[in-house]
Amino acid sequence: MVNGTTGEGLALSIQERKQLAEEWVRQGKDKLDHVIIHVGALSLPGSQELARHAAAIGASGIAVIAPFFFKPTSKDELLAFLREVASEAPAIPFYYYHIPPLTGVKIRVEELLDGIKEQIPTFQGVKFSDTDLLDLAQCINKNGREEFVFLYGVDEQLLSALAIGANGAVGSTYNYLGQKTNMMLQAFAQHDLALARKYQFLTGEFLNFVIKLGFGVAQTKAVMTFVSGIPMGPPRLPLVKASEEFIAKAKAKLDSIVWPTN
Ligand SMILES: CC(=O)N[C@@H]([C@@H](O)[C@H](O)[C@H](O)CO)[C@@H](O)CC(=O)C(=O)O
Repeated sequence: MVNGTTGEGLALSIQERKQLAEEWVRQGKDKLDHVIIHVGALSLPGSQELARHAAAIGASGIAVIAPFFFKPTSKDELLAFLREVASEAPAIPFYYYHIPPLTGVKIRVEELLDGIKEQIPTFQGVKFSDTDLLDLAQCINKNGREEFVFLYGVDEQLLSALAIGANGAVGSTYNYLGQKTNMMLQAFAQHDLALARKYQFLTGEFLNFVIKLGFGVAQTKAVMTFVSGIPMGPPRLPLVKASEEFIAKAKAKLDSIVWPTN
């Protein structure tokens, strides 16, 4: 998922977003199963332009957040916006990116799903970045024929979402705890709930620690940098880069975690 929250998509110019999308599609060829481009923007024409571009460069799907300055106030208003974006990329799957902590748009997804396929024939699922597991459960319950996928985005609660029936995950910590999360997914698939919980609790322990220090996209980038060795660069204003103190404490905490050996 390119140009989402961790990638600071909303802080980039349209041209920068296009450049990044092109590069990911190029680099991901024959390596990645999916390259989904987030094309949400505050203006409908901006979002439509990015949707057309994503389709033209061969992205495997597009995702869109709710616009968050002039906000939709009802399911119908939100759906109308999403429909106008999706129709610009009619041959590739469309995902709604639900992230109310950042957009402030709290329209429940289970409501949005009613009749969505008629309005957006390419609708494929939801990237669900909210802690409201009742809403997620209702979505999954409604999706009896398993037409749609629900990709969960609150990493510290992924195991709970899996238990409810989420199909996968998109989140920031997978950039540096991806292997550990895969171990959790494997344990869950093998019905080893005790082991799956251990992984979830340890991810939670790290996040609980850094959240108390102040944790957002800037800090995520700093963690990604010290774990991978790949310099992620500073965030763009108004975000400011993580302090050296944060980096030292986060690194010490991550290094201190003893992961299960199975
Ligand atoms: C609000 C926020 O940033 N949420 C993150 C989570 O991965 C979050 O960082 C994590 O659960 C820690 O709270 C993701 O949902 C964002 C994400 O997947 C993205 O980069 O698009």
